[in-house]
Amino acid sequence: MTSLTPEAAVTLASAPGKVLVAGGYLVLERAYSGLVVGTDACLYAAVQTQASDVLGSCAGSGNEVLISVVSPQFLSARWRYAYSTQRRSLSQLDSADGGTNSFVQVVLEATLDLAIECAPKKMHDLASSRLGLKIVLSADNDFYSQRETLAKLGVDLSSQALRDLPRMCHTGTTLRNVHKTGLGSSAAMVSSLVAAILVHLGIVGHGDLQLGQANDMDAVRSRSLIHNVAQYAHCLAQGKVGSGFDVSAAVYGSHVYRRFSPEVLEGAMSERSSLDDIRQATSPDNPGWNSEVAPVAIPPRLALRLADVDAGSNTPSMVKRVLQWHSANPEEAGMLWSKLDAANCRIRHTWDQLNAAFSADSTRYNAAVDWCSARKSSEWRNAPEVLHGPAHRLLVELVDATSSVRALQRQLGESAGVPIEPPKQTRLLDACMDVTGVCMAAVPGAGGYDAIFCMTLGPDADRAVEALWSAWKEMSVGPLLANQASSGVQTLDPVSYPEITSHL
Ligand SMILES: Nc1ncnc2c1ncn2[C@@H]1O[C@H](COP(=O)(O)OP(=O)(O)O)[C@@H](O)[C@H]1O
Ligand SMILES: C[C@@](O)(CCOP(=O)(O)OP(=O)(O)O)CC(=O)O
Repeated sequence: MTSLTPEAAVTLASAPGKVLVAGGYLVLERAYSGLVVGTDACLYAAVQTQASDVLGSCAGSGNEVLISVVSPQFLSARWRYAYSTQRRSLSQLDSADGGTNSFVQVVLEATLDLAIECAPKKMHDLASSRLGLKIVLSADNDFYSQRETLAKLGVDLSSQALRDLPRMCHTGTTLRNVHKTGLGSSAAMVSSLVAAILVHLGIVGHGDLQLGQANDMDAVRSRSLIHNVAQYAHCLAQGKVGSGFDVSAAVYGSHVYRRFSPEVLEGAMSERSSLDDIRQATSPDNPGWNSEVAPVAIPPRLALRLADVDAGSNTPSMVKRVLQWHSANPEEAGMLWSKLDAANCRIRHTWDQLNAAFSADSTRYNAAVDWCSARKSSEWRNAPEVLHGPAHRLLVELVDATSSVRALQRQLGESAGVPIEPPKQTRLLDACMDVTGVCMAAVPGAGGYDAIFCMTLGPDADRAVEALWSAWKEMSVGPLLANQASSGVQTLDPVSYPEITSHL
């Protein structure tokens, strides 16, 4: 047996959460795009090669690779698998609660099938040396509501209280019962796990996922392989091909997303699909992957602020009802889709133009932001003439565009009988827009009672928005700590993450 030192190399990868700022429902169709912002709240996957007898009682036969996965923030979250290098198949050995984790399982199947094709020697060497993989999954606290944790500590929900919590703290519950905040835990988990395994097994170069490698040809190919495998695994675990914007955000970070044609995965997702079908479908050379990722950046001095609302909505059933209404009323829906798309594009173009205005004249840009940040958006039109210029005009335009998107989302909700921006959320969002220095407030993604986002013009506005949320009586509105972040999946130095590696 090959002996391993405790320092045996650890591969750590992270993938961000997402906020679909504009484009909910429309992004399901390739004709329309969605504006998706990645967060600095991430899901992490750490992988280490360990001796099979350390991974569990069953020492593994000479043609099996054992894999033990834990998610230490949850009760009973441990699953063990064996990958047979002979049969090229994965089976679950046991789990802490007798259940399964379909997202983890399909990622292991997809990545190890790829490994046995691309790195057969590595896989056979692991099996014959009785070595396996230990995997730890972990999430930043923002992915899960911390209400109950803070209540148990007798502390009010505030951003300071959230900052005082340990990083990646225990949720005190099971994966099934945890309250999610809507950042897209499964997409980020799947993407970080695909990346960590492919890097660990040498199929993707470690350096390809480090910051600053985005334009290197190998790095582009590696990211596209991770994207394709993650989309495939996520769709298989969900049992459907969705728009894929959440996986795309987890892999590429913030961007304007246009979906892939679902046919690219058809051959790989049927019961009869062979390993070869899956390998071809997920290959970076498969021209069927026609999703588009166009760069977008939140303009300087604008910050995304997120809150989760303790009410909750069932996104899949909302999507189903909206799509039913769409097919029953094609003409009306088509018109509404065009109007919504135009309003969504206005937001994206205003961001682009604000970035350009900053590059062209940062002094005037800063003067406009300074002035607006000290006033409510309803007063921005009355700015003194010296401030008139592109940045000031664009900030006013952003407020108008947001208002148009919201009006159309309400219209869609009323027409389809789905609470996309229900009256309770309208009252909250109107109050947010009435806070000094707030330039956007809306429901992200599919909408409903789950969450809201705001865009603010500085720390005073951040504090004022949070004060509004904590005083809000109609619903419980809790801040999240996440900021916007542009990077997608990346490899990290495990030394900086002892709260993850201590579970290896
Ligand atoms: N930290 C984690 N550890 C292990 N599995 C996770 C983790 N986060 C998400 N998952 C997987 O993703 C599933 C949740 O997916 P889903 O209900 O679609 O939520 P979301 O909308 O956040 O993606 C979990 O049941 C589990 O299989
Ligand atoms: C309706 C949608 O276009 C967007 C839903 O976005 P959310 O961000 O609301 O998604 P969940 O994380 O599943 O709650 C459906 C889709 O594009 O998949």
